[in-house]
Amino acid sequence: RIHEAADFAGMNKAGRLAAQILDDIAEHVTVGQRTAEIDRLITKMVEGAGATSATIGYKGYQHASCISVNHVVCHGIPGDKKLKDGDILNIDVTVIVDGWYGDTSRMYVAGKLGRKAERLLQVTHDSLMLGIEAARPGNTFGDIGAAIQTYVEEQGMSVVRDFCGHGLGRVFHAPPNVLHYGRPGTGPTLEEGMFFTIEPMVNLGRPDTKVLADDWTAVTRDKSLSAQFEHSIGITAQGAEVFTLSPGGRFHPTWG
Ligand SMILES: CCc1ccsc1-c1ccc(O)c(O)c1
Ligand SMILES: [Mn+2]
Ligand SMILES: [Mn+2]
Repeated sequence: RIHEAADFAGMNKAGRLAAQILDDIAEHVTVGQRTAEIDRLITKMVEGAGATSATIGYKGYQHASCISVNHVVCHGIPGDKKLKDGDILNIDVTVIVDGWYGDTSRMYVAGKLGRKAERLLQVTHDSLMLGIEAARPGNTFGDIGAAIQTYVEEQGMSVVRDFCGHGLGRVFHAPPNVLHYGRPGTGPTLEEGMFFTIEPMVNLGRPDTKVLADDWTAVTRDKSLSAQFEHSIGITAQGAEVFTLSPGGRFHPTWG
């Protein structure tokens, strides 16, 4: 789907709200906090803004956020387990504002961030930004995947292959699948007016994942730590516009 100039305003509004919620939730990510409580606060923020959660009711999912702790790769379900010192967690929020979808996630730490975990967060965030730099008209989706994969593997880490980014706009998920690995020059060509997410998941160990019996929670098979960052972007003549940058100017208030 190719969007018009006016559609960028709608995506900016939805993206900014999702990013603001991720800014505002940071102070509640503390040792001893339950992820169900974090999700309850996010639900209140979405409603308080007069927006709608895209994930409540989506494919039977019943929460306003996915919260994925330590070796959970993605789709972690908010629950009553309390956060421990050193836990790293991805909080993923998708909101709908005037019909437009804003989908973003970032990493937080409860208590003190370990050195290996800090390197994982840094590499994962940098890989997203390298993917966004490759997102310009005339490049291909393979250029985005190659930029991410090459950098991550040079750092001795691995890119999850089992989940990908996606087109979005007035719908949550649309083609194309946005792979976080690939070969330069392959795949569809990027065009002005394309809206999609880039949401790389990076593991300290092997790329392999499995889904738990709850049919949602994806974990690393080798139990190594995993991190993810996600932005919703739009392709412009100059390159890419990021709809979900933190309004507070800091992508990761707790860490970077
Ligand atoms: C919980 C929402 C959901 C359900 C099935 S896939 C999915 C999901 C979660 C986070 C995302 O960024 C996304 O694009 C989809
Ligand atoms: Mn998301
Ligand atoms: Mn997404």
